Amino acid sequence: MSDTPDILKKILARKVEEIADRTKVLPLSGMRAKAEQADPVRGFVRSLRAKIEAGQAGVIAEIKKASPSKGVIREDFQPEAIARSYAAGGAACLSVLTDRDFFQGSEGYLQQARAACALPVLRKDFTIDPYQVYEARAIGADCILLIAAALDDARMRDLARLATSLGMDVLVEVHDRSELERSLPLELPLIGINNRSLRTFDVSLQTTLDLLPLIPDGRTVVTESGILAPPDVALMRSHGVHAFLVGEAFMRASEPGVELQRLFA
Ligand SMILES: O=P(O)(O)OC[C@@H](O)[C@@H](O)c1c[nH]c2ccccc12
Repeated sequence: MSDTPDILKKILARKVEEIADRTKVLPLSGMRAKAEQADPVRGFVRSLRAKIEAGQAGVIAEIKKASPSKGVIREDFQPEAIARSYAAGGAACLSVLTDRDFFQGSEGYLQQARAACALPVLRKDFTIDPYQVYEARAIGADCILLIAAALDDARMRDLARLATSLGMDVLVEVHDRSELERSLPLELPLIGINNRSLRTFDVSLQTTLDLLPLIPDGRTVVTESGILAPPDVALMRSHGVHAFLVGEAFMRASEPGVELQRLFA
Protein backbone atom coordinates (compact mmCIF):
# COMPACT_ATOMS: atom_id res chain seq x y z
CA MET A 1 0.00 0.00 0.00
CA SER A 2 2.56 2.51 -1.16
CA ASP A 3 -0.03 5.27 -1.56
CA THR A 4 -1.50 4.96 1.94
CA PRO A 5 -2.42 8.51 2.89
CA ASP A 6 -0.44 10.23 5.61
CA ILE A 7 -3.08 10.68 8.32
CA LEU A 8 -4.31 7.15 7.75
CA LYS A 9 -0.72 5.92 7.88
CA LYS A 10 -0.23 7.74 11.17
CA ILE A 11 -3.43 6.37 12.66
CA LEU A 12 -2.60 2.82 11.57
CA ALA A 13 0.92 3.01 13.01
CA ARG A 14 -0.57 4.09 16.32
CA LYS A 15 -3.13 1.26 16.16
CA VAL A 16 -0.35 -1.31 15.95
CA GLU A 17 1.11 0.05 19.21
CA GLU A 18 -2.31 0.25 20.83
CA ILE A 19 -3.09 -3.38 20.02
CA ALA A 20 0.30 -4.48 21.40
CA ASP A 21 -0.35 -2.55 24.63
CA ARG A 22 -3.85 -3.96 25.03
CA THR A 23 -2.71 -7.51 24.34
CA LYS A 24 -0.30 -7.17 27.29
CA VAL A 25 -3.19 -6.20 29.58
CA LEU A 26 -5.58 -8.84 28.26
CA PRO A 27 -4.25 -11.52 25.87
CA LEU A 28 -6.20 -12.62 22.82
CA SER A 29 -7.61 -15.71 24.54
CA GLY A 30 -9.07 -13.55 27.28
CA MET A 31 -10.58 -11.11 24.81
CA ARG A 32 -12.08 -14.00 22.85
CA ALA A 33 -13.68 -15.31 26.04
CA LYS A 34 -15.17 -11.88 26.74
CA ALA A 35 -16.56 -11.74 23.21
CA GLU A 36 -18.26 -15.08 23.75
CA GLN A 37 -19.97 -13.79 26.89
CA ALA A 38 -21.19 -10.54 25.37
CA ASP A 39 -24.79 -9.45 24.97
CA PRO A 40 -26.49 -11.07 21.94
CA VAL A 41 -26.11 -9.11 18.69
CA ARG A 42 -28.79 -6.76 17.47
CA GLY A 43 -29.20 -7.11 13.70
CA PHE A 44 -27.51 -4.09 12.13
CA VAL A 45 -28.24 -4.80 8.47
CA ARG A 46 -31.71 -5.99 9.43
CA SER A 47 -32.55 -2.73 11.18
CA LEU A 48 -31.17 -0.62 8.33
CA ARG A 49 -33.08 -2.57 5.68
CA ALA A 50 -36.32 -2.55 7.66
CA LYS A 51 -36.35 1.26 7.57
CA ILE A 52 -35.62 1.35 3.86
CA GLU A 53 -38.26 -1.28 3.09
CA ALA A 54 -40.74 0.86 5.02
CA GLY A 55 -39.97 3.70 2.61
CA GLN A 56 -37.87 5.71 5.06
CA ALA A 57 -34.21 6.67 5.11
CA GLY A 58 -31.93 4.16 6.82
CA VAL A 59 -29.89 6.46 9.03
CA ILE A 60 -26.77 5.36 10.87
CA ALA A 61 -26.44 8.18 13.38
CA GLU A 62 -22.92 8.82 14.60
CA ILE A 63 -21.68 9.71 18.06
CA LYS A 64 -18.39 11.58 17.53
CA LYS A 65 -16.83 14.16 19.83
CA ALA A 66 -13.93 15.23 17.62
CA SER A 67 -12.08 14.38 14.43
CA PRO A 68 -8.61 15.05 13.01
CA SER A 69 -10.07 17.32 10.32
CA LYS A 70 -12.49 19.33 12.50
CA GLY A 71 -11.07 19.22 16.02
CA VAL A 72 -13.69 19.16 18.78
CA ILE A 73 -17.15 19.02 17.18
CA ARG A 74 -19.29 18.76 20.30
CA GLU A 75 -18.36 20.07 23.75
CA ASP A 76 -21.43 18.86 25.66
CA PHE A 77 -20.80 15.18 24.99
CA GLN A 78 -23.13 12.71 26.72
CA PRO A 79 -23.32 9.45 24.76
CA GLU A 80 -26.38 8.14 26.61
CA ALA A 81 -28.45 11.26 26.02
CA ILE A 82 -27.34 11.43 22.39
CA ALA A 83 -28.25 7.75 21.84
CA ARG A 84 -31.74 8.29 23.29
CA SER A 85 -32.21 11.38 21.16
CA TYR A 86 -31.21 9.47 18.01
CA ALA A 87 -33.54 6.58 18.84
CA ALA A 88 -36.44 8.98 19.40
CA GLY A 89 -35.58 10.75 16.15
CA GLY A 90 -35.93 7.56 14.12
CA ALA A 91 -32.34 6.41 13.55
CA ALA A 92 -32.00 2.82 12.26
CA CYS A 93 -28.60 2.28 13.88
CA LEU A 94 -25.86 4.06 15.81
CA SER A 95 -22.18 4.50 14.99
CA VAL A 96 -19.82 5.25 17.87
CA LEU A 97 -16.21 6.39 17.44
CA THR A 98 -14.03 4.41 19.83
CA ASP A 99 -10.59 5.62 18.71
CA ARG A 100 -9.11 7.69 21.51
CA ASP A 101 -6.02 9.35 20.09
CA PHE A 102 -7.47 10.89 16.93
CA PHE A 103 -11.23 11.10 17.61
CA GLN A 104 -11.41 11.44 21.41
CA GLY A 105 -13.59 8.35 21.44
CA SER A 106 -13.70 5.41 23.83
CA GLU A 107 -15.03 1.87 24.21
CA GLY A 108 -16.99 3.14 27.20
CA TYR A 109 -18.93 5.55 24.99
CA LEU A 110 -20.10 2.66 22.83
CA GLN A 111 -21.18 0.67 25.87
CA GLN A 112 -23.04 3.65 27.32
CA ALA A 113 -24.79 4.47 24.06
CA ARG A 114 -25.83 0.88 23.44
CA ALA A 115 -27.16 0.46 26.97
CA ALA A 116 -29.27 3.61 26.61
CA CYS A 117 -31.37 2.37 23.66
CA ALA A 118 -32.37 -0.69 21.62
CA LEU A 119 -30.54 0.24 18.41
CA PRO A 120 -27.75 -1.86 16.87
CA VAL A 121 -24.33 -0.20 17.08
CA LEU A 122 -21.38 0.08 14.72
CA ARG A 123 -17.96 0.26 16.32
CA LYS A 124 -16.27 3.02 14.33
CA ASP A 125 -12.53 2.45 14.59
CA PHE A 126 -9.54 1.46 12.49
CA THR A 127 -9.75 -2.30 12.62
CA ILE A 128 -6.62 -4.07 11.39
CA ASP A 129 -6.28 -7.06 13.72
CA PRO A 130 -8.44 -9.96 14.95
CA TYR A 131 -7.89 -8.73 18.51
CA GLN A 132 -10.00 -5.66 17.74
CA VAL A 133 -12.78 -7.77 16.26
CA TYR A 134 -13.10 -9.76 19.49
CA GLU A 135 -12.85 -6.52 21.43
CA ALA A 136 -15.66 -5.00 19.38
CA ARG A 137 -17.96 -7.89 20.20
CA ALA A 138 -16.81 -7.89 23.85
CA ILE A 139 -17.98 -4.29 24.28
CA GLY A 140 -21.29 -5.08 22.58
CA ALA A 141 -20.76 -3.96 19.00
CA ASP A 142 -23.21 -5.33 16.44
CA CYS A 143 -21.19 -4.29 13.38
CA ILE A 144 -17.58 -3.33 12.63
CA LEU A 145 -16.10 -1.00 10.04
CA LEU A 146 -13.45 -2.32 7.66
CA ILE A 147 -11.67 0.42 5.71
CA ALA A 148 -10.43 -1.01 2.40
CA ALA A 149 -7.64 1.59 2.21
CA ALA A 150 -6.22 0.24 5.47
CA LEU A 151 -6.21 -3.45 4.60
CA ASP A 152 -4.83 -5.82 2.00
CA ASP A 153 -7.20 -8.33 0.44
CA ALA A 154 -6.35 -11.29 2.65
CA ARG A 155 -6.55 -9.29 5.86
CA MET A 156 -9.84 -7.71 4.86
CA ARG A 157 -11.33 -11.13 4.08
CA ASP A 158 -10.08 -12.71 7.31
CA LEU A 159 -11.40 -9.88 9.49
CA ALA A 160 -14.76 -9.93 7.70
CA ARG A 161 -15.06 -13.69 8.21
CA LEU A 162 -14.15 -13.42 11.87
CA ALA A 163 -16.69 -10.67 12.48
CA THR A 164 -19.37 -12.69 10.69
CA SER A 165 -18.50 -15.80 12.67
CA LEU A 166 -19.15 -13.78 15.85
CA GLY A 167 -22.58 -12.80 14.52
CA MET A 168 -21.66 -9.21 13.67
CA ASP A 169 -22.32 -7.38 10.45
CA VAL A 170 -19.54 -5.59 8.53
CA LEU A 171 -19.56 -2.18 6.91
CA VAL A 172 -16.80 -2.23 4.32
CA GLU A 173 -15.75 1.29 3.39
CA VAL A 174 -14.39 2.37 0.02
CA HIS A 175 -13.40 5.69 -1.50
CA ASP A 176 -12.44 4.82 -5.07
CA ARG A 177 -12.94 2.29 -7.81
CA SER A 178 -10.02 0.05 -6.98
CA GLU A 179 -11.06 -0.22 -3.31
CA LEU A 180 -14.59 -1.02 -4.44
CA GLU A 181 -13.38 -3.72 -6.82
CA ARG A 182 -11.34 -5.27 -4.01
CA SER A 183 -14.35 -5.23 -1.68
CA LEU A 184 -17.10 -6.61 -3.88
CA PRO A 185 -15.79 -10.22 -3.87
CA LEU A 186 -16.36 -10.34 -0.10
CA GLU A 187 -20.08 -10.42 -0.97
CA LEU A 188 -21.02 -8.43 2.10
CA PRO A 189 -24.54 -6.97 2.16
CA LEU A 190 -23.33 -3.44 3.08
CA ILE A 191 -20.99 -1.20 1.10
CA GLY A 192 -20.07 2.19 2.53
CA ILE A 193 -18.85 4.88 0.19
CA ASN A 194 -16.88 7.50 2.09
CA ASN A 195 -17.30 10.89 0.45
CA ARG A 196 -14.35 12.17 2.49
CA SER A 197 -10.82 11.40 1.38
CA LEU A 198 -8.79 10.13 4.33
CA ARG A 199 -5.74 11.71 2.66
CA THR A 200 -6.85 15.25 1.90
CA PHE A 201 -10.07 15.41 3.98
CA ASP A 202 -11.80 16.77 0.85
CA VAL A 203 -15.48 15.90 0.76
CA SER A 204 -17.46 15.38 -2.44
CA LEU A 205 -20.82 13.66 -2.73
CA GLN A 206 -19.85 12.97 -6.32
CA THR A 207 -17.76 10.10 -4.92
CA THR A 208 -20.97 8.19 -4.15
CA LEU A 209 -22.51 9.02 -7.53
CA ASP A 210 -19.38 7.90 -9.40
CA LEU A 211 -19.11 4.50 -7.68
CA LEU A 212 -22.81 3.70 -7.50
CA PRO A 213 -23.16 2.26 -11.05
CA LEU A 214 -20.37 -0.24 -10.29
CA ILE A 215 -22.26 -1.87 -7.41
CA PRO A 216 -24.38 -4.95 -8.16
CA ASP A 217 -28.03 -5.14 -7.12
CA GLY A 218 -28.75 -6.60 -3.75
CA ARG A 219 -26.10 -4.65 -1.81
CA THR A 220 -27.19 -1.85 0.48
CA VAL A 221 -25.11 1.23 -0.31
CA VAL A 222 -24.37 3.56 2.59
CA THR A 223 -23.30 7.07 1.66
CA GLU A 224 -20.87 8.31 4.33
CA SER A 225 -19.67 11.79 5.33
CA GLY A 226 -20.57 15.29 4.22
CA ILE A 227 -24.36 14.92 4.40
CA LEU A 228 -25.18 18.29 5.91
CA ALA A 229 -28.46 19.62 4.50
CA PRO A 230 -31.75 18.44 2.95
CA PRO A 231 -30.53 18.95 -0.66
CA ASP A 232 -27.70 16.47 0.02
CA VAL A 233 -30.27 13.91 1.13
CA ALA A 234 -32.49 14.65 -1.88
CA LEU A 235 -29.56 14.21 -4.28
CA MET A 236 -28.73 10.80 -2.83
CA ARG A 237 -32.36 9.66 -2.82
CA SER A 238 -32.78 10.71 -6.46
CA HIS A 239 -30.00 8.24 -7.29
CA GLY A 240 -31.56 5.44 -5.26
CA VAL A 241 -29.31 5.73 -2.20
CA HIS A 242 -31.37 5.28 0.97
CA ALA A 243 -28.78 4.54 3.66
CA PHE A 244 -26.79 7.36 5.24
CA LEU A 245 -23.99 7.63 7.80
CA VAL A 246 -24.13 11.09 9.35
CA GLY A 247 -22.06 12.56 12.17
CA GLU A 248 -21.12 16.21 12.14
CA ALA A 249 -24.50 17.66 11.14
CA PHE A 250 -26.11 15.96 14.14
CA MET A 251 -23.26 16.56 16.58
CA ARG A 252 -23.42 20.32 16.03
CA ALA A 253 -27.14 20.43 16.86
CA SER A 254 -28.29 20.87 20.45
CA GLU A 255 -30.81 18.03 20.04
CA PRO A 256 -29.24 15.52 17.59
CA GLY A 257 -32.41 13.46 17.07
CA VAL A 258 -34.46 16.54 16.22
CA GLU A 259 -31.84 17.49 13.63
CA LEU A 260 -32.10 13.95 12.24
CA GLN A 261 -35.85 14.40 11.73
CA ARG A 262 -35.30 17.81 10.13
CA LEU A 263 -32.60 16.56 7.77
CA PHE A 264 -34.60 13.53 6.61
CA ALA A 265 -38.12 14.98 6.72
O1 LIG B 1 -19.30 13.74 10.22
P1 LIG B 1 -19.74 13.35 8.84
O2 LIG B 1 -19.13 14.17 7.76
O3 LIG B 1 -21.24 13.28 8.73
O4 LIG B 1 -19.19 11.86 8.58
C1 LIG B 1 -19.60 10.73 9.35
C2 LIG B 1 -18.74 9.50 9.00
O5 LIG B 1 -18.95 9.19 7.65
C3 LIG B 1 -17.26 9.76 9.27
O6 LIG B 1 -17.11 9.98 10.63
C4 LIG B 1 -16.36 8.59 8.85
C5 LIG B 1 -16.52 7.82 7.75
N1 LIG B 1 -15.55 6.88 7.68
C6 LIG B 1 -14.72 7.03 8.72
C7 LIG B 1 -13.60 6.29 9.09
C8 LIG B 1 -12.97 6.63 10.25
C9 LIG B 1 -13.39 7.71 11.02
C10 LIG B 1 -14.50 8.45 10.68
C11 LIG B 1 -15.19 8.11 9.50
